[in-house]
Amino acid sequence: MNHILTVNYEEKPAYDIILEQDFQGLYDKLEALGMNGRKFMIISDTNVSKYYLEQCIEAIQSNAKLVASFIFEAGEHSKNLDTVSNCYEKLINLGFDRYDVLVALGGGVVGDLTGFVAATYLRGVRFIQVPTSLLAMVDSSIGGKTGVDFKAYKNMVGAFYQPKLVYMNLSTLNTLQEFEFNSGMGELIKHGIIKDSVLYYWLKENTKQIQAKEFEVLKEMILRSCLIKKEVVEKDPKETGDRALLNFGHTIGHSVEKLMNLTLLHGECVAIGMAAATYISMKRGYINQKDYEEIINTLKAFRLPVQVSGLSAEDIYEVSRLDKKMDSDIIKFILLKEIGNAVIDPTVTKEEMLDAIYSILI
Ligand SMILES: NC(=O)c1ccc[n+]([C@@H]2O[C@H](COP(=O)([O-])OP(=O)(O)OC[C@H]3O[C@@H](n4cnc5c(N)ncnc54)[C@H](O)[C@@H]3O)[C@@H](O)[C@H]2O)c1
Ligand SMILES: O=C(O)C(=O)C[C@@H](O)[C@H](O)[C@H](O)COP(=O)(O)O
Ligand SMILES: [Zn+2]
Repeated sequence: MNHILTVNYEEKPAYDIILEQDFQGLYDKLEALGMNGRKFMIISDTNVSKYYLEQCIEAIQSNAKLVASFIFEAGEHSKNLDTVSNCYEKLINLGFDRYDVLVALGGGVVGDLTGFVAATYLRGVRFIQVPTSLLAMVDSSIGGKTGVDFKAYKNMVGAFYQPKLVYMNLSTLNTLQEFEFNSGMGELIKHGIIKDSVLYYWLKENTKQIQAKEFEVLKEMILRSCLIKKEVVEKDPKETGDRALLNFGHTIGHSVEKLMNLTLLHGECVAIGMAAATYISMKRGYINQKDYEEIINTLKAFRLPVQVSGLSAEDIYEVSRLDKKMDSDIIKFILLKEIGNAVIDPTVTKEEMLDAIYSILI
C-alpha cells in the first residue's frame, strides 16, 4: 500500500505520514531518519500494549541499542502530569539522552502525552507517532499539538512540538472497540464539515461500508482526512489563525468533557459541541434548518451523541470561558457558513451560547 504524505513547515519537508498494513516498514524509516543505534522508549497504554507492544519492539529492535517501554493505564484520566512525571523517572533511570527516541504507540492520549514528554524531557528529544485509534490516525498524530489535562481541564499544559514521523498500521483498527471507532468518526466528520463538503457527503454515502470496516473504504477515508489536517497545520502550525477551525465543536465539547469528569470520549464530546455550534450557525441564519438537521442526523447515523444529560447550562458556559481560543474576554467561536466552510467568529454572545447549550441538554 505505502501511502505517504509529507507535512511541510516553512515550505520544507518536516515529516512523513505513512499508511501501512503492518509494522515492518518502521525499521527502514527509523534508519532513514538516522535513529539507528539509539535507545527507544515505547510509550503505550494497557490496552494497546497488550496487542501491539511485542510487534512494535520486534520491528525496531535490530535498529536499537535498547528498546524499553513505559505503559500506563488506558484512558483520558491518565493524561496528566502524574503520568508524565512517572515517565520522566523511567527515562532518567534508563539513562535516555538527547539523541534517543520516544515512540507513541496508541491513541490520542498516548500521542499527546508522549509528545509532551518529548518536548520537555532534556528540553526536547525526538519522537515518532504510531497511532492505533481512528481518532489518532486522522487527527491527533498530525500537527504537533501535544499536552496533558490539568484537573480535568483539557490540554491545559502543553507545547507545539512536531514528531519526526507518523507511521500508521491500519490493521490495528481491527482490535479497536466500536464506540472508540465512532469517537474517531466525530473528528473525521468535523474535517468534512469545516473544510470539505465532498468528503462530508462521501462519508454519508459510505456509512454502511465504514461501519462494516471495509478496508479499502477506511483507507481512502483516513487518507482524505489526514490530507485535510496536514494542509491546515502546514499553513498555521501554531494556531495563530485558521488552524482554530479544527477546534469546531471543541469550545463547548471540552467543557462537557471536563464537566463529565472525562467519562465521555473526546470524539463524543466534540459531536455534542458540534451540534451546539451548528445550532448557533442556524440561529444566525448562516445555514438553514435543513443543513442543521442534516448534520445532526449524520452524527446520529455514526452513533455519536448530540445531547448530554445531568449538566447545568451555566456550568458549561463558565468552563467554556477557559477555552484556549479566548482573547481577553472574547471567545473565538467556530461557526459554519455552509457545510464545508467554517469561520472564526469573535462575536458570539453569552445569550447565543446559552441558547445553544440548552439545545444540547436533555
Ligand atoms: N493533539 C491533537 O491534535 C489532538 C486531536 C484530537 C484529539 N486529541 C486528544 O486525543 C485524545 C483522544 O484520543 P483517542 O480517542 O485515541 O483516545 P485514547 O488514546 O484513550 O484511545 C481510545 C481507547 O482505545 C484504545 N485503543 C487505541 N488503539 C487501539 C487499538 N488499535 N486496539 C484496541 N484498543 C485501542 C485505548 O487503549 C483507549 O482505551 C484526547 O485526549 C484528545 O484531547 C488530540
Ligand atoms: O490540531 C488542532 O489544532 C485541533 O484543534 C485538533 C483538535 O481535534 C484537538 O482536540 C486539539 O487537541 C484541541 O486543541 P485545544 O488547543 O483546543 O486543546
Ligand atoms: Zn479534538
